[in-house]
Parts: sequence; C-alpha cells; structure tokens
Amino acid sequence: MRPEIPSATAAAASPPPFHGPPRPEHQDTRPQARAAALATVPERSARIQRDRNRLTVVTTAASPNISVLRRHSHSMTPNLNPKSKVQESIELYKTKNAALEDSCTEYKRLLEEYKTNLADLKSLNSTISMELENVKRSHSYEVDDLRRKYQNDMQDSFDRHKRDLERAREENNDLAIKIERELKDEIEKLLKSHKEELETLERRLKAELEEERGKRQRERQDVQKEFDSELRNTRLEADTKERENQLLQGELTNTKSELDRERLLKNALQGQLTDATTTNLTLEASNKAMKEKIDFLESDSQAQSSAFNELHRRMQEAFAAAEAAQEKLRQEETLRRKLHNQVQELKGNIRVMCRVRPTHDSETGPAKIDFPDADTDSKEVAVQGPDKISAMGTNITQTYSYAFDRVFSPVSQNAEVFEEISQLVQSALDGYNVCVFCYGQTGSGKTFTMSSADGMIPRTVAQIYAEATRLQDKGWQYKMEGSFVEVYNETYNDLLGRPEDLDKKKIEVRHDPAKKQTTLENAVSVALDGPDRVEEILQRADKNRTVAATKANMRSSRSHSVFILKLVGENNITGERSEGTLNLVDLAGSERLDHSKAEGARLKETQNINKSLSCLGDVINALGSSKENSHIPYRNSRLTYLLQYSLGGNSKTLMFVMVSPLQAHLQETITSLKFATKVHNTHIGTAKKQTKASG
Ligand SMILES: Nc1ncnc2c1ncn2[C@@H]1O[C@H](COP(=O)(O)OP(=O)(O)OP(=O)(O)O)[C@@H](O)[C@H]1O
Repeated sequence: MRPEIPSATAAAASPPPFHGPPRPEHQDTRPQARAAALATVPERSARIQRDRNRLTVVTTAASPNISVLRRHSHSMTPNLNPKSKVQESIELYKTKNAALEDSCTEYKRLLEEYKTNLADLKSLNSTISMELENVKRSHSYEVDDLRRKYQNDMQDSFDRHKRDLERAREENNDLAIKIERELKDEIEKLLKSHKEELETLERRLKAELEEERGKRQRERQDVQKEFDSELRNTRLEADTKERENQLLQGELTNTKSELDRERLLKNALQGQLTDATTTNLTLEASNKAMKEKIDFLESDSQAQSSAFNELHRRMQEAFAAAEAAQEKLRQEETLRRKLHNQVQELKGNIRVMCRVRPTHDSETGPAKIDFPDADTDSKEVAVQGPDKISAMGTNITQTYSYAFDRVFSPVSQNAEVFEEISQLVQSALDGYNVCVFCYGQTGSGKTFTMSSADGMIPRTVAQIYAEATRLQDKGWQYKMEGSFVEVYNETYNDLLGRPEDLDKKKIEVRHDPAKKQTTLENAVSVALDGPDRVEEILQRADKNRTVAATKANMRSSRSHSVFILKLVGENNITGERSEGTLNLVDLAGSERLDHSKAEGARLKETQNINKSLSCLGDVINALGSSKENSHIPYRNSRLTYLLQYSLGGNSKTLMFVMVSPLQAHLQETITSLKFATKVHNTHIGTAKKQTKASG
C-alpha cells in the first residue's frame, strides 16, 4: 500500500508516519520551511482582500464626486454669473481632479502591491512544488526501504522454512532407512523360515513322489496286463463284429431286395386296388341298375329273385376283395416304414457328409481338392496340404484324404444333396427325432445349403407336405408346426417373433423326459398348413436376422440358427400315432479366432461359439462312448441342451461338413474335416421310434 501524502496543515501539525529512520538532510529544513510558506498564504490573502476593499472605498468615494461634477455641469443655472460659475466649476474640478489623482496614486500603489504579491505567490508556488517533489522523493525512498525490509523478512522466513524442510527431510530419511532396515531383517527372517519350510516340503514331496511312482509303476503294469487281455478280447470282438458286419451287409442286401420285391408287390397291389376300385364302381353301377330291375321285377319272378341274390353275393365279394386290397396296402405301408427305418439304422444313426462349394468368379487362389471316387461311390475327398520344406531342403506336400458317407463336389446341386436328407425326412414322419446340421467356417456354404430358396428347409417342408397328403389315403393325418430360433451368445432368440422383441423376450426350453419331447416356451410356432407357409417363415426369420445384424456385425455368422419342425401323425384306421421332430441347424462359423486378438463383444461371441461347438463334439463323443449310461453333457451349452432329444440314442443325425474351395482357407478346411472324421468314427446306439397306439 502506498503511504498517504499528508495534507499541508496535517504535515505542519504532526511528523510524517515513516517507519524507517528519517534522512538527516531533510530533518530540519523541510517541515519548517513548508510550515512558514504555508503560514504566509492566508495572511497574504487577507492583505489582498483588505487592499481590494480599500480600493473599492476610494473608487466609491471618487464616483459620487464625478457624478456630482457631471450633474453640476448640466445644472448650472443661467441666473448665476457665468464667471463665477466657471470659477466654481474649475474649483470643483480641481477638487475632484485631486481626489482622482489620489485614487490614481492609490491604484498604482495597489497595483505595485499586487505585483509584489503575485511574485510572492509565484515564488511560494515554486517552493511548494519543490516541497512536493521532496515529499514525493522521500516517499519513494520510504517505499524502497519498506520493500527492502519486506524482501529481507520474506528471505528470512524462506530460509527458515528451507532449514525446517531440510531438517524434516533428514528426519524422514532417517526414518525410511530405519524402516527399510527393519523390513529387510523381517524379509530375511521370513525367507529363511520359508526356505526351511520349502526344504522340509521338498523332502516330504520327494518321499511321496517316490512312493507314488512305485505305486503308479505297479498300477501301470496292472493296466498293461489288463490292456493286453482287453486288446485280445477286443480283437476277438472285432473279428466277431467283422463277421456280424458281413452278415448285416448280407442282410442289408436281402432287405434291399425284399424292399424291391415289396415295392413291386406294392405296385401290383396298387394295380389290383385300382382294378378293384374300377370293378367296385362298375359293380356299384350294376347294383344300382339291378336294384331298379329288382324293384321292377321283385313281385313276380322267383328266377329274378335268385339272379338278384347272385348279383348281391358277387357285389359282397367285390367289396371284400377291395377291403382286403386296402388292408394289404396298409400292411405294405407299415412294412415299408419298418424296412425304410431298418435301412436307415443300418446306415448308422450318425452320418457325415461333406460338401465343397464352387469358387465364385470374384475369388482367386483355389485349393487343390480332389474327389478320387467321384465316378463310383462319391465317398472320398483329398486335400493337398500347404507346401513345406523338408530337413533335406526339398519341397514336400502332403495330401490329406478323408472318407465320409457321401462327398458332394462343387458341381453338386441342392436337389442332389436333398436326396440324402429326404430319407431322414421320411423317418421324421415315421416318428423319429432327426437332426441335420451344417458345420463349417464362415462363407463355406452352410446357409446356401440350408435356407436358400431351393435349400434343405423349403425342400424338406415340400416333401413332408407331399408325403403327408399321400399318406392320407392310408388313414394318416399329420399336424405340422415350425419354429425358428437363434442361439446367440448362449441365449435363445425367436426368429419368428416381432423384430422389436429380439434380444428382449426370454425363451425357455422345456424337456419332457417321458415323451422325449422338447417345447419352446415363449417362441412363436407356426402351423404349416401348406407348403408355401415355409417361404413366409424364412422371410420372417430373415427380417429378424437383418435386425440382429444391425445390433452385432456379422451376427448371422456368429450365431446358430435352428429350424424345428414338429410332426404329429395319427392313423384313424390302425389307431397308430407318431411324434417326430426334425431339426435343421445352421451352425455359427467354426473358424478359430484364437489369433485374431478379438476383444469385447467379439471376444465374447468367439468364446461362446467355441464353447458350444466343442460341447457339440463332446456330446457326440460321449454318445459314441461304449459305456452304458455314461453321462452326456447336453447341459454344457444352450445348443446341445436344445437338441438334447434329437442327438443320440433316440434320434438320427446327419452332419454336413461344408468346405471352402480356397487355398486361403486351407487350414480351416483341414480342421473342419478332422472334426467331421471324428464324428464319422462315432457309433451311436439304435434309434427308437416315438410311436404308440392311441386310445
Ligand atoms: N453350392 C454352392 N453353389 C453356389 N454358390 C454357393 C454354394 N455354396 C455357397 N455358395 C455361395 O457362397 C457364399 C457363401 O455361402 P453362405 O453364405 O451359405 O456361407 P455360410 O457358411 O452360411 O456363411 P456364414 O457362416 O457367414 O453364414 C454365398 O454367396 C453363397 O451364395
């Protein structure tokens, strides 16, 4: 804060409030001179005022004389003697002149005095200015002194704080060193005790290990012995199985020829039935004609009566023949079903087929894939592996060969593929649970095979509808219901529900162990009353998939979709009833994303796909294990849980392994084919039909 400049009077009355020592050269002169100079100011003002008053008095005194003189000169009366009048005026003027001269002199004196006063005032002014300058200078000195003093104080306190800080730091260092030393001691102590403990533990573990090793050695020898004897048994069993297989092959050939015979018989019977129906119609017409004749002739003729009896008998015979033919046809249908499913069972309850899709025009770098037996059995596929350099530095390429129940080359069409499925579709109508799934990496052709316009789903529904219509003649009435669900990130979503409910509606899967049936709670189920309904279903599912795709990029490839067809048939003639389920599954892309450094949502998707596909492998593996009543881990993933009754002993399974024809996908192709081979080598127990007599 700047020190306040004292007023003139205050400066005169009291000493300046400086804290520093006053400067000696200003001590005596400055206040007195300033006081003296300031003291003369009112005095001089009073004098000037006095002089002004006096001048006013003189001027005022002179003014009436002048006015009297003027009046006098005007009022000189004519009756006075002019000379005396002039004389009088002269006298008056003289008097007045003297007075004016006095005034003039007074004015001059006053003027002089004013001038002197002005000079005094000017010098006073300069004295005061100088004084002011001095005051200013002294103040700036004082400000400097104060600033210096404050700086010194600040420096002192800064030094003091620094010293305190140094001291505290030193104390801290001492403390830290002390604590560190204590901790070191403690750690050393702990390490020593741990080392001792570890040594004791190691000694004990070594002893236990030795003991365990001895025990394992003995066990290994036992197991080896057991294994040798089991191997012998298995070899014997394999020989027996081989013989059995040959027998079964013979039986299969017989069954096939029996089936052919039955087919011929069926055709013959159908011909007979047609004949019988025609005869029946003819007979009905003749009967009608006869009845009319009888009515006409009834009353009179005995001969006519016997003719009528004859006709009636023949008609009864024709009816009986027609009924027998119908019955034979029904029996033939039951036999056909039995034979058909026997053939299916002989083919194995889990079948694996491979399909290699064609290369698109836009794709380059095809892999080398051969179909060695394409002209005969179409069961083999050979894939040339990547180029490798041997230890000798030569180029070696390995060819991987795989065999499946059927291999479809890139030229195969969906119609050809469906021929294989159609037999299983027939089984579903006969009351079996059937599961067809497509396995393979993204872009290998799963969706094309399953859901394209001429894919397995539309063809299946068309076949079921045609077959159900055909079976109506044999007394069968079928009810068909379709559902379409998606398994994404281990949750079920309804692909036939409203798009806005996707990911919101919770779908529950309920199992009925007695009936071996699965129901989906909260999922839309559409009654398939005509073959065109499937188109509507596929469109609805596609719409939901599009909505899903906006939520998660590539979601259709990252989820499993399952088309579930429930088929309930009742025969009102034989009283038979069958309940079968057909599941058509488009699995999520099987490619491993281990090296893709997937994160967040994509990592979760990948983990869930890997989990569910490996669970599917585990379930198939467990189903193929020879142990009776071994645990099947259906519950380990949502997919296997949903398909529980369509995989395994009570069902027929067909797996399509889809293969990309590109060299870039070679590694994935080999991995998929290996997985498919493992499934192909699995033998699953005999399927059971879900049939029972109603009522
Ligand atoms: N047999 C085939 N004939 C002609 N084109 C095919 C065949 N198989 C697949 N394609 C075509 O290849 C492409 C990829 O096929 P698709 O979408 O069916 O693969 P995907 O395995 O289902 O892939 P994603 O896992 O991503 O669903 C599509 O354009 C499809 O039309």
